[in-house]
Amino acid sequence: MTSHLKKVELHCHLEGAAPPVLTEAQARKYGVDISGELRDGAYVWHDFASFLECYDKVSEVYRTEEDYALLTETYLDELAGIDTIYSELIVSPDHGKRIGLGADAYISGVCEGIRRAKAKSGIEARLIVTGERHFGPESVIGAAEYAARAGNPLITGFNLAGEERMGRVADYIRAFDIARDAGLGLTIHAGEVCGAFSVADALDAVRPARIGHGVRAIEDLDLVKRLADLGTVLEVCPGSNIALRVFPDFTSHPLRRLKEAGVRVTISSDDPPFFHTSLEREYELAAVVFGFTDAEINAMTRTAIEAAFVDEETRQALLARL
Ligand SMILES: Nc1ncnc2[nH]cnc12
Ligand SMILES: [Zn+2]
Repeated sequence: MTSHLKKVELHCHLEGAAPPVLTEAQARKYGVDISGELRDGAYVWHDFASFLECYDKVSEVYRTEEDYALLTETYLDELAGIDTIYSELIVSPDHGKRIGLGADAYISGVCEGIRRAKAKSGIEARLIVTGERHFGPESVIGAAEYAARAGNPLITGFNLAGEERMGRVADYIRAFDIARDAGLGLTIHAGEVCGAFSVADALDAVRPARIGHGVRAIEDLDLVKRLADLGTVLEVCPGSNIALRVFPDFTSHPLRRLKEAGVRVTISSDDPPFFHTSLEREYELAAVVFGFTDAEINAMTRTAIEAAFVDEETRQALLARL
């Protein structure tokens, strides 16, 4: 059991954490038929591309500032309920724009949700603005510019998510330069549906502090050594990787091999209900399936706090709570 352990999550997409029961209520509220995407209480997709389509369709029933406040509060309450002390949420102001809510109102709703959840449980949360690869470099630059000029103390990082097989990381360098110059923490999805080359590309082009997933680096042991030497933190999401068949089963998942090779690894849930998982289950998997001890799991949680995109005062306070 890991219920007694403090937890931290660095990699979770806000719309990807939408509980099916809440999405059903939202769809009814707006009179939207999402029976193609949500059936018998479960999201419906069959591969990475259809997962992204399902994700975007589900996101369409979250439309107002209050919808986003409720979604954020609901997920952070769930995390706080399993003794999570810190959460970074991946958010997409571009999505707020696309649905007509506007980026500012979208972010304002999310921040209200953070405020409500923190008032109840004390959970700390920060936001990572993400561009979506499949909307092209210009849209990702727009997301970086939004994050850079937001002047919002809760927005502390920039990410690139979406269809990893579209383009090369080099196409998105400008966006990461804008984010870096604004002092935002940099992380990027790589080494998930693309192989080790995508992790090497990310290191070469972006020099990120962290990588979302990165697990297919295991295909190139020189790259694994490079990650270990650089101290780049991998936001590993085992349940997501198995659900998307990045690896056939947990036995073949490289989390332990990466950790034992000296790579700094952390545990997250990515899009929990889409992948029939939760942060609670990811911590349980670490203990029961990967066989990590409490000390090893706490070390991964400590790594997550050390790599968190937060101010030093907050970091020290979180370390003291661990
Ligand atoms: N696992 C994932 N990979 C890339 N983009 C995503 N958007 C939401 N989840 C994602
Ligand atoms: Zn992700």
